[in-house]
Amino acid sequence: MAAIEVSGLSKHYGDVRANDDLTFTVRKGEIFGYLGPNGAGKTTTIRSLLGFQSPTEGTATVLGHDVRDEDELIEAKAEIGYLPGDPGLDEQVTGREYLDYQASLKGDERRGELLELFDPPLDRKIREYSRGNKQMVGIVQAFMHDPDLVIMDEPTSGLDPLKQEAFNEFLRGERERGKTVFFSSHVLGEVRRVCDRVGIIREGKLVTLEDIDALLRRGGKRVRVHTRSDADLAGLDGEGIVDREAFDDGVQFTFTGDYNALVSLLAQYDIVDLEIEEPPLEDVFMHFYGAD
Ligand SMILES: Nc1ncnc2c1ncn2[C@@H]1O[C@H](COP(=O)(O)OP(=O)(O)OP(=O)(O)O)[C@@H](O)[C@H]1O
Repeated sequence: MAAIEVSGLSKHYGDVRANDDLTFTVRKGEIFGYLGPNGAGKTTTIRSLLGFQSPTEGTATVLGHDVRDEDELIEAKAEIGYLPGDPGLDEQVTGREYLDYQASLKGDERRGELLELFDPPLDRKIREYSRGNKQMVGIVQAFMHDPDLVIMDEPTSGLDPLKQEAFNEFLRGERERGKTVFFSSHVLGEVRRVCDRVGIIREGKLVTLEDIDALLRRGGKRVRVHTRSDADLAGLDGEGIVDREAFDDGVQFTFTGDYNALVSLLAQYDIVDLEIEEPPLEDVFMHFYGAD
């Protein structure tokens, strides 16, 4: 059984097709990144998965339970953690009071362990919290009952880079423990560091769904060639070379072709330095989102 099974899921708000015939599966034990720019429809999918709204068409199951069936979903929720995009916490209570309340609803066997990693000032009122502190309380409540599946809407927003890395490390540990994580993001660098697979959504439709490695492979390599400054670089072009840009002592391009051909081509030049690296995921993303 898949952790999440989305079949033909659509959600329309009047003329806006926020989700349009989405079909995909999230496997048990994987970290799945749900990527898209602002307004692509990520939150809409997440709200449907949690049963906060009914799909216009199609459906989804979470841990085998149909999201359209309220009773089934209540049962499933004991095994699901959820972090909304806007944690919407009660501002009048302290962080500790909030977590105590959440614990009374669903348990908190991992609270202590989580608070060692994510450490908001528990005895202060939530209204005094920074965005990052609110996010940390949200993360603690999402995981503290040790659910099998955690669904999160832009979980790292507001976290500083050190906390983001701690969060990534924590997610990798959860995967080791066999847990499933589904989270949305528009920060491509972060899904690359932690996700097994990624689905890209644009204007309500799924543009692609693949292993993060395959996505990066398809995105090619970024090549930067430095030559003697008097070299004529006009011939340094050919099949598989895209986004070519010349600079003072060389040229930079994305290469998606055959590496033997690239080596033969480069061998014709007097090269003083050569850099070949993974392209930023943002560039890969542009291949899907670029000129339309
Ligand atoms: N309750 C609503 N009523 C009308 N339109 C809505 C409603 N909720 C979302 N939309 C519209 O649906 C589309 C998808 O919105 P959604 O919030 O799902 O995007 P998102 O990918 O989560 O964006 P972001 O990254 O900005 O949070 C947008 O055009 C949005 O304006």
